[in-house]
Amino acid sequence: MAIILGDHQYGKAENRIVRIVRDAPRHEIRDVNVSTALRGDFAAAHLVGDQANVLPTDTQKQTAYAFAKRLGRDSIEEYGLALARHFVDEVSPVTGARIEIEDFAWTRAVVDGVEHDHTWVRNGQEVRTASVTVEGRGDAQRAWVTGGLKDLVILKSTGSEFRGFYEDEFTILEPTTDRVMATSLTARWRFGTTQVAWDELYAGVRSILVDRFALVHSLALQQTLYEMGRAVLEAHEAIVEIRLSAPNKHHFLYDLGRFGLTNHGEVYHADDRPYGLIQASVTRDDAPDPGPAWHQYTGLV
Ligand SMILES: O=c1[nH]c(=O)c2[nH]c(=O)[nH]c2[nH]1
Repeated sequence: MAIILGDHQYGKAENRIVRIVRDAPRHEIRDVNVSTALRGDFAAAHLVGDQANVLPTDTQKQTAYAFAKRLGRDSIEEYGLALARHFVDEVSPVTGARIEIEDFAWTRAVVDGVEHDHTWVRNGQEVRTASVTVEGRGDAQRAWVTGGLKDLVILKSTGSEFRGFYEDEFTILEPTTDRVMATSLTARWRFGTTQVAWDELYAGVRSILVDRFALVHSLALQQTLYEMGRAVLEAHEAIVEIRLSAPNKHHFLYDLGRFGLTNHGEVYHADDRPYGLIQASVTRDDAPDPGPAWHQYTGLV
């Protein structure tokens, strides 16, 4: 029997970078969380403690900050592509680089009815995410990009049913034709190309997800997820696959009968756990092989 080193990668996780664009009195802000991971010829570091090929994680962090100048004009996907390509093109032991990014949105503060030039309020809303993986050099270089969002908390107070389900001796759930449906959605989509209007597309996908959640009369969260995925793929050629993960944030009708009160779907207990966790991926049947697109580093995106 031999013991061998398996897959390995290393980098600097969660660089919290804030980029202010201050070329004019009206500033802009980008607030991101960037993780870098390098893959390549690093076995000696693990096997014999030889650091000759190891670009320090501190250097990866410094590079992420230096490249952050680009965030003045670039989307997070473009920034990630530039950073990943730098590591693969310029650092000889590196054969692949993975960049994972979270993008926190800020809204301009309104003071005396006017948007303020350099004060913002952090959106409590969802976080935009992206990942970039680059492998190989020159003509053989390939790139895989995913976009996404997480923590999109969304609720509808009607237009959702759950009935006709499989029952056995442990089933006590009552069927319902009118319930609250709520989730905190995570969605990640894989691009088939890097020629994309990244920011526009993000806004378009987000609005389709919200639109489908609101407008599809839901027979189950499973159906809603599929309809979301289908609509995104139908609307955006550049996306070849979308993965959706949705905790079912249960809202249980509270028993007010004990107090002689009626409860016509008016008062609920919002339970936080356990929760149903519904996950689905929707793809084009001719989607290219995902390669390392989903091989995560931090699990952040
Ligand atoms: O939309 C739902 N899907 C389920 O699979 C499920 N299971 C359950 O108990 N409630 C729900 N709701």
